[in-house]
Amino acid sequence: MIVAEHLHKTFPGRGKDKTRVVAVDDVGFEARDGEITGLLGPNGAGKTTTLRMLYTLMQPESGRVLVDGKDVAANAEAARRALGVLPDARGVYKRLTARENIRYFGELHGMAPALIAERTATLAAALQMDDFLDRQTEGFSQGQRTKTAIARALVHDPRNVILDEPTNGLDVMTTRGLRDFLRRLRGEGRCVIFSSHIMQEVAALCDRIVVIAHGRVVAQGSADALRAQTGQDNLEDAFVRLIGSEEGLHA
Ligand SMILES: Nc1ncnc2c1ncn2[C@@H]1O[C@H](COP(=O)(O)OP(=O)(O)OP(=O)(O)O)[C@@H](O)[C@H]1O
Repeated sequence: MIVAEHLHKTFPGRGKDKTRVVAVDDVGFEARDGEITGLLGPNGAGKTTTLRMLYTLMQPESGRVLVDGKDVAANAEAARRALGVLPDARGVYKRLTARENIRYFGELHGMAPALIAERTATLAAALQMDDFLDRQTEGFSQGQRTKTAIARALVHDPRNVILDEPTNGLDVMTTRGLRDFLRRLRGEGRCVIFSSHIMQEVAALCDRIVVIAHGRVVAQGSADALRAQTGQDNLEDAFVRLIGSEEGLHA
């Protein structure tokens, strides 16, 4: 389970305008075990910055993050062990095969070779990676790179899974496969959180939706709750109302 409380993060203004950029402004939500939580917002809303604070890459200026009940500021190592992260930059090692990328992360986690091999087989089957598992990743398609990065992130069997725009640039079939995979993680009781700027994506998959615009949470709840809250029958209209624009409606 991941809890974000009152997160706040700014960045220095660059160029002529020295005003600090407020990226995340008092963001709070709960992502529960056995649920998929979606962070939905238009470009620049603060999703990636929020996720980076959840997975300890960035420190909030104020607020805190709890992973499985523990404050990550005081327990960063334990939090990282409990998290599997697909960051916005996938960064797979080009000279290694997909299998070697996964193995390398398993070794960094101190896993025994037999366990790494077993987890690799499980993940490769679930993500349908078998036809490229032993190819060097240089030249991989976006989908192949994303799958490799996801498998690598989950090799240590974390209870909590954070994915930054996991379906970005993927074709329809790969996206469908990935959705099934995320549902499977949910079925295993894991806490799954992912970001997206595509409303349909989040609506199709998420038990709980956290809508972010201009660094703030403008609404959260199930798709039905968001419809009720905005008084709109149609989910698209609900999002337009919440976000204040039509961004996020189209893939
Ligand atoms: N390292 C940084 N330095 C300066 N500004 C930043 C930095 N990182 C993020 N920002 C700014 O913070 C705001 C939120 O950015 P963020 O990347 O979190 O948004 P996002 O919701 O993930 O957007 P997208 O959907 O486009 O990826 C934006 O205005 C962005 O320009």
